[in-house]
Amino acid sequence: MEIYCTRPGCPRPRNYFSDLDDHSILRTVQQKYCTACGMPLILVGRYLPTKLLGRGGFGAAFLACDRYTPGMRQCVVKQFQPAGNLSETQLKLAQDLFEREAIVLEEIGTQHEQIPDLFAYFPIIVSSFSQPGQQEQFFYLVQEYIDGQNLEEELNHKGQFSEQEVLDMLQDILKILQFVHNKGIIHRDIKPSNIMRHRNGKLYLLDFGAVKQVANTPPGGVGSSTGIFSLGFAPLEQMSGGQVFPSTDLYALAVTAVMLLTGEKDVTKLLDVYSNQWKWQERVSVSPLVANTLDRMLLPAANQRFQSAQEVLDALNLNVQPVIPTQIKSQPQPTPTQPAQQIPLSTLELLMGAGFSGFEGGLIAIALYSVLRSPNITFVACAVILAILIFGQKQRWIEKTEMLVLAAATWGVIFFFPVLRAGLSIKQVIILSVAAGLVAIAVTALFRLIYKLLTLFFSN
Ligand SMILES: Nc1ncnc2c1ncn2[C@@H]1O[C@H](COP(=O)(O)OP(=O)(O)OP(=O)(O)O)[C@@H](O)[C@H]1O
Repeated sequence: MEIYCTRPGCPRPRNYFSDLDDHSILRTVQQKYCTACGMPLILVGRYLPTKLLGRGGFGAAFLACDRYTPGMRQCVVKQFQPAGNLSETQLKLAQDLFEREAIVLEEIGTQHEQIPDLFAYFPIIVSSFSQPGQQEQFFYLVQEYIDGQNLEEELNHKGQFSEQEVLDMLQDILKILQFVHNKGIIHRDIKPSNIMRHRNGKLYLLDFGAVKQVANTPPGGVGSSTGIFSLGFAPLEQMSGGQVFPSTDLYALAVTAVMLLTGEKDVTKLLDVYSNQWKWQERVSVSPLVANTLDRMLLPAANQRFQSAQEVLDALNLNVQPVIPTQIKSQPQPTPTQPAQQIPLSTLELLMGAGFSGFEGGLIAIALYSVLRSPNITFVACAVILAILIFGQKQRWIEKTEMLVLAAATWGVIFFFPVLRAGLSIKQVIILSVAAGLVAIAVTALFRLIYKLLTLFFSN
């Protein structure tokens, strides 16, 4: 098993321990230490980081497993890693914001099923690597892992979203915001990379590290900005360090929507700084209702925008039952009224799938022909099996591991039963099946290219 060292600047963070592949040892081992820097790897004796997910504003996020759960539950371990050049005050503010994410997730994560749960928040003190004899303190936050793709990644993979896809996204996120704002919390960092689509299709709102909790104020109250924002997504009142409102989040959500609709990765290009007006409608055309609603969410003056998420839902006719704040979180499941949206296959996954289907199809065709001896029946049977395999890939029932297992199993059967080789030698079977795989890759690549060119042509 590979464990990732969380010490910032560790020269060799990837550690491999073959004994930990055995789950009984994994559950009972006392501790493991990084072979390069001596950092304890099993955090508070429980969480084992396995992979670096990314580095954000204040730290790094790791995929980890919790060895004290029966199924070794996956979770996300975030470590506070402020930049080295911060002043005392800035460092204190950064640490407060990191802690705030833990406080907010503890408060609302269990109450809303589209906000990750907080599992743990703890500091650890270890010997310093760079200054022998000294000690260092690190802060960690462990939260629910949302297995999927964020909307920025999805945009990169599949290109711009349709109007209906954006409306579905708005309906989900507005409902979450309505709940969050009713708790007196302003998220302040709504953007595509902070909205995650679980593999089951459900959207989650992430990264509550920049939230402003408005203590002792009524729902929909205001808070002051602390200068944490993402350029392009933050309205004027937030950038100037003034008060933030629910409509501050609605502005950022509208920028998110126009980014997805237009496919423009740098949203600042859609804002005409001279007139302070968004020019997104020159890039894409949508229904007047959606266009007018987004434009009102994007108004520069906070008091001219919609004042609550519910107002936007009403304007878009996306009326929903009010969210019951004490709603107990259930396991993520697709809602019955709204079919789960699968994460589309990336080009690489598509080509890999095509290679597998071609290779597997070649082997199956040879085996079936050996038994059926009829080209027509073989063709039909092979087409049915291939259709099932392709459907399985589209549904993500068949992924990398399943492809390898299936291909190896089919190959094994043909290898051990010469009667299934239709009189061909092993070498000929290999050449034919690999050739079928390559042809499938080439044809798929060609169609993908034509599809991309057509989408580009019609979107302009
Ligand atoms: N609960 C989660 N489940 C799955 N992936 C997550 C989760 N939280 C964060 N990530 C992923 O981990 C990576 C780093 O996240 P992090 O919140 O630390 O920074 P960021 O959102 O990329 O940047 P910033 O803090 O500047 O907005 C991102 O790719 C994010 O999508």
